[in-house]
Amino acid sequence: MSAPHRTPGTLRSAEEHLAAVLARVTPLPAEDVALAELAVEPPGRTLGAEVRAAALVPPFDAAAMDGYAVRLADLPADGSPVTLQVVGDLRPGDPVPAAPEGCERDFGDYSGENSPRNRAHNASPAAVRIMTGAPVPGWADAVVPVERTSTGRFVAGGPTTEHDVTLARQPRGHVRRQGEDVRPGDLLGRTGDAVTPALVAVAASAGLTSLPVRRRPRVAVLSTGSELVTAGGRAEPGRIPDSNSLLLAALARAAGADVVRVGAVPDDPDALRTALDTVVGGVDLVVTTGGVSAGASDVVRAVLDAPDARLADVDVAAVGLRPGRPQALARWQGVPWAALPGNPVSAFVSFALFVRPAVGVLAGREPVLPVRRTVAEAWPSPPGRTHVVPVRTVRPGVVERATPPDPAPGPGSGGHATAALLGADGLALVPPDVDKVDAGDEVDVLPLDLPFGAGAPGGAA
Ligand SMILES: Nc1nc2c(c(=O)[nH]1)N[C@H]1C(S)=C(S)[C@@H](COP(=O)(O)OP(=O)(O)OC[C@H]3O[C@@H](n4cnc5c(N)ncnc54)[C@H](O)[C@@H]3O)O[C@H]1N2
Ligand code: MOO
Repeated sequence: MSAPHRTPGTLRSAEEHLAAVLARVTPLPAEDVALAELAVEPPGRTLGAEVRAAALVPPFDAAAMDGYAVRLADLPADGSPVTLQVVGDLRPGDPVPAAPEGCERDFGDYSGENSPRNRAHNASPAAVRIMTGAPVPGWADAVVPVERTSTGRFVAGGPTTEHDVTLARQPRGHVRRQGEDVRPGDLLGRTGDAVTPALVAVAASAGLTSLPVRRRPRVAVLSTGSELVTAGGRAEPGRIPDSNSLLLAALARAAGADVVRVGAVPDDPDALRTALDTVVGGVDLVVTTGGVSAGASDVVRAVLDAPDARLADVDVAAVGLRPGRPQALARWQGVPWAALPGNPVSAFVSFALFVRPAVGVLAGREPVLPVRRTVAEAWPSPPGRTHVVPVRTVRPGVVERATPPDPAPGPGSGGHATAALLGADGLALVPPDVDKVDAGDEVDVLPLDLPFGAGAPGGAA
């Protein structure tokens, strides 16, 4: 990388602006949500409190193999075969066999000619057919897999024909012991941990019906600009489809938020104020695009610059980013408001760098951190601001500048050139003092394909 030693002027660094954004948000409170609901809702929740098991897993001693439950004392220690009478049949879902009264060997509680109750008293060696997951009777201490016995195999759905079985002692007992996996009070998750499919399932096994999870962040997305028409609507000459509100809504959704998309508000300060009044009631964060730079019709600036009792904590910044320089922060009726630039790539970059982490804080998650990647082919980098370059992975650990699926007719690099985003899986962050990135250089890349960072073990409370 070559560095021309230029000073970036009075621009705020991206790190400082991120800190300013994050200073405005705190993790949302926890709520109890049913496991069945968590299993089918979009990912991204974190625990708002620690979670401990309520029950034993497995809840009872269970067969780990289809075979015969036996008492080891009945099998010769030298491994020679023995023939046992088959006195019962246990399937998954059968009740745990109760110990018959006055009998120290519990053969289970089933009926029939060879009822174990009847056989219990003559104490002759016996075996019970048992299927994987069925409760092991208290008298038995091992399961011999069917393929290691004279039976060879069971016929699914077939009758229980065998009256006796010849088998020998095996090196493993094939019994899943009650509580060997999880015991009541065992820690399953800490505050801040991600709600994963495994956590939902283990919690269910361990007797829980819900988890204390942080509320999903609710994000309102508004675009501004009198040139905008609803996507798919008729675009008169000079007007363009509102793509940013779709972009930001989809990005917020992918970041784990519930989204209220307002679409385009014209360049009229009162219309913007009214739109803000309408959305702030039910949301944790407002994100707008456009109207934040220095133009005569820049409506966000007009609203931010005028005194208003609903407005607080206004922070207008020129950030040392290309694209993504004009940014503003405020509160509208107390709700944090991130005002992003209108150029579509600028909006995309601003979301990835500033809004996604804010959604993460609201949700109680750790941020997605940049990773070091090697550059496959050189690209020029205008110095002075951190150059944010859409890149794609060409092989593990190596990236190249993302290009549109069809070759771009123009230079295609500014905040307005969106097609290169189509193939990007990361944003390279090239420092402001670099004017050329060479093949083999290492750059920081913010991953886009991970929608959010994992919950931190023991993370944000
Ligand atoms: N004199 C200056 N002019 C500009 C500056 C500056 O510092 N001084 N900054 C430039 C930079 S950098 C950017 S980025 C843009 C951002 O300006 P705004 O946030 O005010 O954005 P707009 O002017 O409203 O729009 C910019 C561009 O993006 C298109 N756009 C806007 N919203 C949407 C949307 N929802 N969907 C699709 N496209 C959208 C809009 O039509 C414009 O072409 O300002 C530079 N100017
Ligand atoms: O900062 Mo603008 O975001 O260069 O495109």
